[in-house]
Amino acid sequence: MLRIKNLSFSFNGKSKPIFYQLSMDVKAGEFVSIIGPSGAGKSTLFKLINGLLEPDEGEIQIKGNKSGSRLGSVGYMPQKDLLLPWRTVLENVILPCEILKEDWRKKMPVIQEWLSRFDLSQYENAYPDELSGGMRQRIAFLRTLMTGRDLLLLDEPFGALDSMTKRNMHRWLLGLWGELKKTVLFITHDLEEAILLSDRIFLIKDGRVYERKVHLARPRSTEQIYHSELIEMRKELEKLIHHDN
Ligand SMILES: Nc1ncnc2c1ncn2[C@@H]1O[C@H](COP(=O)(O)OP(=O)(O)OP(=O)(O)O)[C@@H](O)[C@H]1O
Repeated sequence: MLRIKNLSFSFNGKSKPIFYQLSMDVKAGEFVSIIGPSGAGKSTLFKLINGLLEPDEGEIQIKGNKSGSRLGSVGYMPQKDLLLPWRTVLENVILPCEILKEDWRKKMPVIQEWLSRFDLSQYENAYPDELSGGMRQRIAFLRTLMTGRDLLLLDEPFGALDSMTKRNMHRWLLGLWGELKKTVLFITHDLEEAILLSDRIFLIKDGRVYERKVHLARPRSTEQIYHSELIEMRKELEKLIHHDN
């Protein structure tokens, strides 16, 4: 789904490189979390993948496509939900269809079904300001899904939520994950969340990438946060992040 080969990038092409010859592969259907210290370059990596930034050197391929613009080829959910406050929930959700000039009315049965799976049916005509943080994140996520793209880049989607709402979102996302059949790259600072949701974890630190596979069984449940494998892995990742390697 995604291949990054020898990627080098610095802002303005002259400051200290954020990435130097970084390589990574993501398979179709994988859930991969990106972790790392603040300022390590996680959001910058997303902007390189989605085509908002271009690498100084190296290659980024989405579905084997080496050439041409990557803009619009992935579903991107930035750190802030960026819902349009003057549009209702439904009007926000159909925004990608409008941009892609698709007839969203024809898709309405599918959209209704997704609204229901995202527990948003009752709020179709509400405005974002009337909703809770968890609901707003689900709308932003559904809007990203409505792009119809196979690769979704989610930049800290649950970062601003309190721990209880976050746990509910994990439960909901784990339940939905089997049906989505999408490839997800997920930035987070929460190591427990990264391990619970992911197949693999990439730690970005000092321009390098360290990869760890998560061996928790699927389907997953939020109860697995108490499993010894998760606790051990969390300790290992904490060491990797905080100590010189
Ligand atoms: N537009 C820009 N121009 C110059 N430098 C930038 C720009 N955007 C980000 N940076 C710098 O690039 C580095 C990486 O930033 P980035 O936002 O990718 O980090 P991050 O790992 O996502 O951080 P956080 O976890 O705090 O969100 C930082 O040092 C940041 O100051």
